Amino acid sequence: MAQSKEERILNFVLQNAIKGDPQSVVDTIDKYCSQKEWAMNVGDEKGLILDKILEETKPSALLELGTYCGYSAVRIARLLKPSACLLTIEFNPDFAAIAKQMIEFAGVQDKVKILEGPSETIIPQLKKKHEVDTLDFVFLDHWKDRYLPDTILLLEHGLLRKGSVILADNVVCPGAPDFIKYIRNNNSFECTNYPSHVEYMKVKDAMEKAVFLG
Ligand SMILES: O=C(NCCCCCn1ccnc1)c1cc(-c2ccc(F)cc2)cc(O)c1O
Ligand SMILES: [Mg+2]
Repeated sequence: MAQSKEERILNFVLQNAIKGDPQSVVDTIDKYCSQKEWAMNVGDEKGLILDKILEETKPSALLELGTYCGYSAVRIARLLKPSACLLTIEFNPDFAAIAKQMIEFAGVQDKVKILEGPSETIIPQLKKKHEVDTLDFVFLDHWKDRYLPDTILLLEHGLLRKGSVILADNVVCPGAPDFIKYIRNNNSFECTNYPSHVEYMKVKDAMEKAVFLG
């Protein structure tokens, strides 16, 4: 069978990054995807915005929607305290298998748990099945038309608390207009926009931070 792009990215990391060094895994994926094959990782430019918001928030309980190859899971986990835990939801089983290997190679598997399946099924299970109380940080990076319904699901299931941070990738390109309209008009959220570019491109993009006020 011909290799997928995601398998080529993983193999490039396995052959060129340093095992157990998450920064080298992040840098190696960025090198491959900027020089050889574009891929939808959050990337180095938006990644620095993500890093800064994580360092300000210091979260212990995190949720990511959209694992893909595990780039942002490794990027996030490399900054977490030892007791912190990132749950990351991936719909595509092939991507989930790649991400599992990427996360293990980076050595952050003790802080990351991949949950395979549709977010609308998994989010309602987080409290009872995955022992979540409330989430300190949520990274939205999955289907852009799921940002709004899944944010509403998080609220409905009592998964957000005063100060919970939601960070959404791609609010300009591909865009998440219904999410942006909702979150900026909801007085229970304090929103901040972070202009940037699509990963590895000159095309304009942005991230949106929404802090839940309770
Ligand atoms: O579609 C994206 N992500 C979702 C992938 C599927 C998620 C599956 N899933 C996981 C859990 N539940 C569902 C995405 C796209 C682009 C992009 C930008 C420009 C362009 F010309 C083409 C594409 C850039 C990103 O940064 C992205 O994140
Ligand atoms: Mg994205």
